[in-house]
Amino acid sequence: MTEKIKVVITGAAGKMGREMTKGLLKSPKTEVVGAVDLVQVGTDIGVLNGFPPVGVTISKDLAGVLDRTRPQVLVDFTVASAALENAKQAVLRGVCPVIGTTGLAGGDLEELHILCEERGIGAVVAPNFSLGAVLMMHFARQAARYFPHVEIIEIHHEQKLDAPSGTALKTAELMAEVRAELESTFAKDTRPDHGQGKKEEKIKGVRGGEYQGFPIHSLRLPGAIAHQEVIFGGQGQLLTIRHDTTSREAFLPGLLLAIEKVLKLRGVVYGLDKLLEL
Ligand SMILES: NC(=O)C1=CN([C@@H]2O[C@H](COP(=O)(O)OP(=O)(O)OC[C@H]3O[C@@H](n4cnc5c(N)ncnc54)[C@H](OP(=O)(O)O)[C@@H]3O)[C@@H](O)[C@H]2O)C=CC1
Ligand SMILES: O=C(O)C1=N[C@H](C(=O)O)C[C@H](O)C1
Repeated sequence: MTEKIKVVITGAAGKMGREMTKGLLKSPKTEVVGAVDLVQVGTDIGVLNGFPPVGVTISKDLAGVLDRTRPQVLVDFTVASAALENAKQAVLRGVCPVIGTTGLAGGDLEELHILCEERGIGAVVAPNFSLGAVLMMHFARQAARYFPHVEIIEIHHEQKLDAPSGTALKTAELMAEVRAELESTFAKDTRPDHGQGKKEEKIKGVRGGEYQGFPIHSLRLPGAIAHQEVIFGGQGQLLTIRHDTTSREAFLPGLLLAIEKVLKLRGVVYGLDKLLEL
């Protein structure tokens, strides 16, 4: 029998941390050896997730937990301001980070990549671990080759701290990859006019924010979990590619895949799409 992969999870008491801990505790492939958060300190992660006690309690001290438990992987679902520092603590100890936290700066990924290469280990940074969302982004990238006019609408629960979502940013980045091709395929006057010329934005921001040339609209509503539409417009037609996360369980298979694959990587891989054969 193959050995279980030893995992420490940061943000273990949060919405994602709890759901993913539950999945990691049940999985035959992983052993949760440590859990870190700023809240629920001292609580057993089994009890926190409706299981009998598992003997792992939440600690505030990531460095101490890493030194004591010597995991192979650090899973991070915290906040953008903490994720890079957490990952650095891991890499310096030869532990591979798998980061689900969104809102990291581009420079953060660069810094982490260099550090990982220096240490000869891998890291995965994935703004969305659900297969459906990865496919939605992949299909949007394909459609962007044919439709120059496109806008992104993302809808999340009202507690989400960052806007736009990491998924929306990644979608825009993927579509921007094919943009160079669009330049030559479509005449300039068929491209969207985001409030230039005679068009006037009567309410500031009403046309959304723009990233890499693509408008993004962020909605935050109770009742939502994570949803995104990528809407393409062409002559006489609209194409909508939509993904709905109805439960955070959707993120577990992708997270497990990243935990397995990260052990064989060198440097940072950004996006679950890079670990799948799409
Ligand atoms: N990649 C993916 O597939 C997904 C990514 N996400 C991302 O995951 C992140 C977390 O989301 P969610 O679970 O909803 O957020 P929550 O606010 O529910 O959970 C985050 C937890 O991390 C804790 N925390 C903050 N700073 C630290 C730190 N330095 N060390 C340890 N714990 C810390 C928070 O404590 P406190 O409340 O005291 O700040 C909180 O308990 C977000 O960036 C979100 O966008 C979410 C879903 C899927
Ligand atoms: O905060 C969330 O909930 C989510 N965050 C990720 C993002 O920012 O894209 C992934 C998913 O959309 C849920």
